Amino acid sequence: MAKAKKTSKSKTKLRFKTPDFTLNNQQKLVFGSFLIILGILLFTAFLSFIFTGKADQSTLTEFTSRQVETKNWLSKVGAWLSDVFIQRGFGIAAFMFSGLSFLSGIFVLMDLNKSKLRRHWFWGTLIVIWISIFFGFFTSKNDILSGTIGFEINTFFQDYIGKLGTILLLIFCFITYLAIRFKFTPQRIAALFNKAKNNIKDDFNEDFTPVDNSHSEEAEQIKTAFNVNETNEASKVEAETSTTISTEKTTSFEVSTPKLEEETIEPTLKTSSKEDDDEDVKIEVETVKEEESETDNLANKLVEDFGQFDPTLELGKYQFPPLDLLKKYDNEGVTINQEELEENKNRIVETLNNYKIGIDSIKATIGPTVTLYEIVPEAGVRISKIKNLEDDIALSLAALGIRIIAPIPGKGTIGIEVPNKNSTIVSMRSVIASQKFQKSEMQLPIAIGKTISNETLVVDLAKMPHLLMAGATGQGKSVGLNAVLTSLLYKKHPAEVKFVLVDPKKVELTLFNKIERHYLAKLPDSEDAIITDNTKVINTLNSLCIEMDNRYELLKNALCRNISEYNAKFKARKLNPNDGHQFLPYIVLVVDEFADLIMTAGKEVETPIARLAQLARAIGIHLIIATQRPSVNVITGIIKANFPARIAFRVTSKIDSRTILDGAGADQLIGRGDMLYTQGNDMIRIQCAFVDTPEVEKIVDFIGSQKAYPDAYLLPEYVGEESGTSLDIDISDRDKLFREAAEIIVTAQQGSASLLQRKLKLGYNRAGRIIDQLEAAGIVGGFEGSKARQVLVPDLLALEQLLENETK
Ligand SMILES: Nc1ncnc2c1ncn2[C@@H]1O[C@H](COP(=O)(O)OP(=O)(O)OP(=O)(O)O)[C@@H](O)[C@H]1O
Repeated sequence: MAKAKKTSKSKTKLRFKTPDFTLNNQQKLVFGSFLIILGILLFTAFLSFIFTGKADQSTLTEFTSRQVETKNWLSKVGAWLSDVFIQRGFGIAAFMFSGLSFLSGIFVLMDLNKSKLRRHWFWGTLIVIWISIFFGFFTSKNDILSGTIGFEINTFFQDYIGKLGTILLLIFCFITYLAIRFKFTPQRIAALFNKAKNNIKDDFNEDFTPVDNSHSEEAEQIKTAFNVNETNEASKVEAETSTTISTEKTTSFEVSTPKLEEETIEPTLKTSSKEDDDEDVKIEVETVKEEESETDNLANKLVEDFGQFDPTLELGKYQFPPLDLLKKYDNEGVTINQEELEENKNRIVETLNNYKIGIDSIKATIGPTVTLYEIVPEAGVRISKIKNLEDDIALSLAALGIRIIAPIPGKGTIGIEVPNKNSTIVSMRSVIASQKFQKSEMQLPIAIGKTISNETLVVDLAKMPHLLMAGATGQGKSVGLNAVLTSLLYKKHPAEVKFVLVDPKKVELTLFNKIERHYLAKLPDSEDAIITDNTKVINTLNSLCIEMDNRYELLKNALCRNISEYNAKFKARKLNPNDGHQFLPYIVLVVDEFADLIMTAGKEVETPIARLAQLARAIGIHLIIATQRPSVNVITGIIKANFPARIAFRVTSKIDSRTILDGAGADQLIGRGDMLYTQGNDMIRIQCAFVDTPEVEKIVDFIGSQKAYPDAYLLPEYVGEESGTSLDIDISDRDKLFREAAEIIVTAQQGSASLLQRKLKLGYNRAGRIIDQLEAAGIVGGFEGSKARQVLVPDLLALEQLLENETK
């Protein structure tokens, strides 16, 4: 597996690197002129070899010695190169390499189309081989015409297919070359032949014979008709062949085909001259391609001059928290208790035997909190029978939290998970220090804990794309949330990720206040970044929805499908910040006690959450929702459908387990961070990494003490319905009870809608409307979240005056 992964990785690297091989202008000048000079040197050496090769032959064995004299115009190196390329290589055809090197230099210098250069090299090399074999055919010994390679290949062919076979093979190769390279077809050859014939005929007629016009016209007509048919067919056949040759050819051919067909009405001569134009059309197409890449070139130039855009530059000296801030525990690491293992094994075998279930083999895997006993039952034993014995096995092992997995997916065995008598702690330090986490190239890596086989599980929040956490109180939810946040703090720069933290309990996430200006996002007008007030949550969620819509607009304009594509493009300076483009950090919304939120705000919270859950994955907003009560009215269908990744800590009932995981199991966990994790299909039992409050405090202190951004990341402003200042409300449009309501409010000096509801026996909507009108009239102040509005008029007298002034 690991191997396979490695190779695929290296493959992608290779594929990734090729297009990235861009030279800056200085490098182009150096490399291009090097190739040109190399071409000239090779040509000189080869040319000289023709005259001096024989004389230098004897010196080649000792040419490294300085005293030896060589006749080659480029001295020893020239003699040696020529010997390698011509004598021992491809013979006279090796001249082609000097030409190719020269041509490559020109291509690099002039920044011409690379694919065209590749084509030249491909065909050039084939021609070199063909020529050397061709000359090899006519020489009886290894000489400079064919070189060793040509001579040897030729002898090889002649040994197997004889002289005739070899020459026929060479002719066949030549025809294939013409057909592929120059799109030769029998029809085209015939057309060319006809053209040549006509030319000769015309010349002859002009020079020697007085022409009978009627005859020649007739002949011309017949010829035209004949050739029209021919060209018609020719173009069709050509179209067919070229599609099977290569895609590049097809593109260029597709452009030229309709022209050929249009021109078929013209006589042959014109048609064939059009065919010659065919090459021009091809060149035009490629020029267009180069023009397309102009924008890329512009971006490349920017990258050359300024380097890739670095979002972390503003906090360039930011240091990630060191590992030492995390605590080391004494009881870390798995200890094997042989006695306990033996005991449990015997009890399992015994219990199963009591129910007449035979066992073939049993294997134990020791995890941090539970040990998995994998059983292979004897043939013919029903799986359901073992599954039904869950309680009996638990009883005989005198242990809580036994979970039976029958069968273990992908293995032909049945698993019985038995909690260890002495569980070990999985420290945050051990998972953060793990190679898996340190080397992970995920977008939002989370080291959540260790599996039953003691492997660190690192998951990508960006792939999940949202996470639902549930579990009864005191089972490790808050620790789990802290583990998630800590993982991200250890791996992501403040420029790359922002958190929106909702904490109705007010105590769990307050610590993170210290990193507000590094990592947190908030509404522009709010003081605290961590949201503890349920009414403010509604505004934040709606603001996130606006942020989502804005980001989608940016992605649409940038022609990107997701945030990573967008950010990559932005880093490569292909997006202009003047058009509103900017580097987009991931936003992780963490909501603790989601049930409480739903209870107090209901639909108003559920709707934006559902929208975000459905749409926000592509633009980098990810939700983590934690709840104590996983009942169906909290985790509704729509939320469940959009949260395929779920973590279940211990819950109290099977029903709760079903609500979270769509299956039993969470009720059989042992608590203290023991959890089940699913990302859609398999369920994995994991011991959550433990991070204590003092550790989190040290981390946030470390980060908080560093240079920060001037402010938290500001989310777009959201003007809620309630806070909508409808200051332009017309006096005549006021509610009939407006005056009465104003008096009540001023008397009570409390600007709340519920007061009006009670006193005037109004519905909420009408009371809310009146409050808006009172605000517009300047009697009460603006919306202040959960607090009542400020009353701006001190007493009834002042109110009287104010209303009178209005009507004047
Ligand atoms: N991964 C863990 N490893 C070891 N002990 C843990 C782990 N997670 C939680 N615990 C223990 O369980 C206690 C309660 O955990 P935590 O505060 O996270 O529970 P909770 O589910 O958030 O409870 P509540 O919903 O009431 O806030 C912790 O103080 C700790 O002692």
